[in-house]
Amino acid sequence: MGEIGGEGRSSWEKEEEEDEAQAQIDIWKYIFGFVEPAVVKCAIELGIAEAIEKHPSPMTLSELSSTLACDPSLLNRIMRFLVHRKIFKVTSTCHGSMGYSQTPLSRRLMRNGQHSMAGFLLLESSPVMLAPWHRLSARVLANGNPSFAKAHGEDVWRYAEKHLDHSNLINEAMACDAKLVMPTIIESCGEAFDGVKSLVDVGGGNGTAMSILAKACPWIRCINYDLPHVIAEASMCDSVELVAGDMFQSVPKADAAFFMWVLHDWSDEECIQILKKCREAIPKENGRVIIVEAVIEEDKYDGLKNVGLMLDMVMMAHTNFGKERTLKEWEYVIKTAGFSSYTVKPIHAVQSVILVFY
Ligand SMILES: C[S@@+](CC[C@H](N)C(=O)[O-])C[C@H]1O[C@@H](n2cnc3c(N)ncnc32)[C@H](O)[C@@H]1O
Repeated sequence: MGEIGGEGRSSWEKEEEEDEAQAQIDIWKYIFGFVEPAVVKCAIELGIAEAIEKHPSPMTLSELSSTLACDPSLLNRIMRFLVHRKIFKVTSTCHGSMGYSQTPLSRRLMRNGQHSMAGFLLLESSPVMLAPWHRLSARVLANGNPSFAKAHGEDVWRYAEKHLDHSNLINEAMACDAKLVMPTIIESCGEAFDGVKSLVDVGGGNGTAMSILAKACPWIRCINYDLPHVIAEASMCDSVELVAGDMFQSVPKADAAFFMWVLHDWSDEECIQILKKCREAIPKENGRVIIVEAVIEEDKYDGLKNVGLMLDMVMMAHTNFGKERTLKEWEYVIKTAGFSSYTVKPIHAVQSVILVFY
């Protein structure tokens, strides 16, 4: 029994009361948690951030509603919500009236901005990607009946092969992240590319990561390797070779193999199979594999690391047996695939860089 408080209540009772009061607030976050991404999706589709970016001064409601051809009273409510969430801000215009202006967060909602994450949000909020979430509990109960396949009849990669619009949505989403992460890797983990004359990006999507690397390190021969339907849609870039194939069958030969957001899509056994194919593709002398993935650190879930835990749930919903891994789990797949050693470097991103040596 805790100490009796001033008003005759024990400290334990006070704590209980505070927890109750907090729970009364917190539960609404879960009931209406979907509202934030839904309204942000609406803002992306309307092109609100682009309109405000183009405008020479803070944009009034009437300027914004006439530019977007929107109902001003509905738009006003949308903007009130987004301003309250600090996604846009309200500042005074040169005429003394109030207008909307951009923030670093709203610039991420522009489809083509330097830090755009619009494509990622549009993918995750698409009906195709939302459907498996309704089957998550069934998946956990059935232990292994994948939610995506339950919702769509086949796994996400086979589905993408048959639905090119969805495949492009995936590629554009991944390209958003690649544009942000590649410069960070090149800047803060340059040693990964030391002595590398050729590098193959396995599951490289539309080739965004390799075009950034090729520009920064023109002496590296960059190969973008993915399934045929992805390579057929990949952007042509003189400095990047495009190769179509299946990483479970073979990996093109290069000094280094690069994986970003690929191995987390697969089970340990599948990762080991893929990594063994890589080991056949790289030289014994100085050959390496660069893995750019989240490393789940038990007890450290703040900031960007918290995203790793969310991604682990996303893997459960969207892949067959993919998952985010702890260091111990990474060590298991790396060592079982036959590699001798590895280092892990955290970078300012959700991912860390795991450098694996032959
Ligand atoms: C999550 S995306 C990552 C894309 C890219 N690495 C990035 O980070 O931007 C996974 C990629 O793996 C590719 N993939 C899936 N199965 C594959 C296979 N059997 N062989 C080669 N690539 C595959 C998908 O087409 C997709 O482009």
